[in-house]
Amino acid sequence: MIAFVAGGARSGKSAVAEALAMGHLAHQPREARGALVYLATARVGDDEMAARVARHRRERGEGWLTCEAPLELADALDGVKAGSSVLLDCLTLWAGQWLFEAERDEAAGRAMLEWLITSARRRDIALVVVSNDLNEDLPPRDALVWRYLAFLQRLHRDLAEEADRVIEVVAGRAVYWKDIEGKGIEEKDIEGQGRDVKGASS
Ligand SMILES: Nc1nc2c(ncn2[C@@H]2O[C@H](COP(=O)(O)OP(=O)(O)OP(=O)(O)O)[C@@H](O)[C@H]2O)c(=O)[nH]1
Repeated sequence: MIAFVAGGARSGKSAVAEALAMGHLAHQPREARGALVYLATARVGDDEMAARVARHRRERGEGWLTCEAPLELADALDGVKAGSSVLLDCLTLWAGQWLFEAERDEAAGRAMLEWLITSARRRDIALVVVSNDLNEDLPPRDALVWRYLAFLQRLHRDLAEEADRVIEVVAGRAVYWKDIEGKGIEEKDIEGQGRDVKGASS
């Protein structure tokens, strides 16, 4: 299962994505069940970010393996057991790091995403990808910002095309734009986690 979860900052998209990843794993037969993996792309650069990361770790709770991969997502996925559920959070940061820190190009970035999806499907890994929708009405004047936004939107479209589920989180509500299996988020999957998530089909 490949899912794309988009939404604005603090929209609640992490909680929705966590519920999806956990729910998927819980429904796998015990003998085929891998690990629950949080693949973080953020670099912890300052105290504010460190505090946010600590809060996220607390809220995720036990049961998650955390893997930090600011650039090399393919290598990180290679290290994950077949049958796992992987939450990649988030594509937004990764895209910027890929273009401006690693100085790699758009084609290689799209190839990396395609490889992730193919590899996840081949190894029965559920991949839930989180991203911020940073779209603007008009192209920005700054050429670098424009290059970044165009790349991110291209990745979003590639991902949406391939994904089984495309979800937009608005004010903590999950709105489905695509749901091939027609399952939605099962409320029982998120019970007891203290996170406020409502799944709604559009
Ligand atoms: N390096 C690292 N980053 C983490 C970890 N846990 C979470 N993050 C990062 O935290 C970021 C998400 O946190 P926020 O920025 O607070 O979330 P948000 O997207 O604004 O808000 P929501 O919509 O509520 O998820 C993602 O970029 C993650 O990569 C971790 O354990 N290690």
